[in-house]
Amino acid sequence: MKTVVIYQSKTGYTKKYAQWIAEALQADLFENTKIKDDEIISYDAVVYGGSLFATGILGLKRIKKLLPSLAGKKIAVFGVGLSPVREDTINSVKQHNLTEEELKAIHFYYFRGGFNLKKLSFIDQTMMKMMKSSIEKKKKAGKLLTEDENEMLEAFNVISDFTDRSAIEPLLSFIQS
Ligand SMILES: Cc1cc2nc3c(=O)[nH]c(=O)nc-3n(C[C@H](O)[C@H](O)[C@H](O)COP(=O)(O)O)c2cc1C
Repeated sequence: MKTVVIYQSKTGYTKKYAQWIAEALQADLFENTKIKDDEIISYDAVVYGGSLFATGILGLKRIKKLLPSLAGKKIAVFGVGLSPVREDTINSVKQHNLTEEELKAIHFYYFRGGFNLKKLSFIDQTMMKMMKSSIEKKKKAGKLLTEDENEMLEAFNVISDFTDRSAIEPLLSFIQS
């Protein structure tokens, strides 16, 4: 089966998963901007991976637009975020990014990436710093922080890497089935 793996990544975590998947499936690998729509449509199976920014999966819109042209093909989408792998996290990412109708055509997976502030663009670094200071203000005001807010404060100054090659197995099984 002719398979393509396409990814969009800001700091390398999603790229790493995409490389592992492409290697395991002996698939072609492209960064999202480096492949044209008609090339994508020519494959039998399409795997798309994008990192999570404010719960949205980077670049996913493009694959969603191509769904009518990909009818009948195997399509897997994976999102990569800093949040730990938990059923409620996966469900909320899924619901935020894909409709029930789209989920009939797309198999969705979530993999844990990591965080590296220094590798982010200036704009993203600024956004993160603003988010951090607003959480700190809330903390100083004596308000209770959510689990996500506490995790964010802890993650901020540390380069973390939770990537796990074994996490891709269910996606591989789906494409190979
Ligand atoms: C501005 C910003 C927003 C983010 N939003 C989320 C999010 O909503 N959920 C999540 O799990 N991770 C979030 N993250 C963390 C990234 O998804 C995580 O660092 C991911 O591993 C990046 O992958 P990449 O290197 O492939 O871009 C966010 C990071 C930044 C900088």
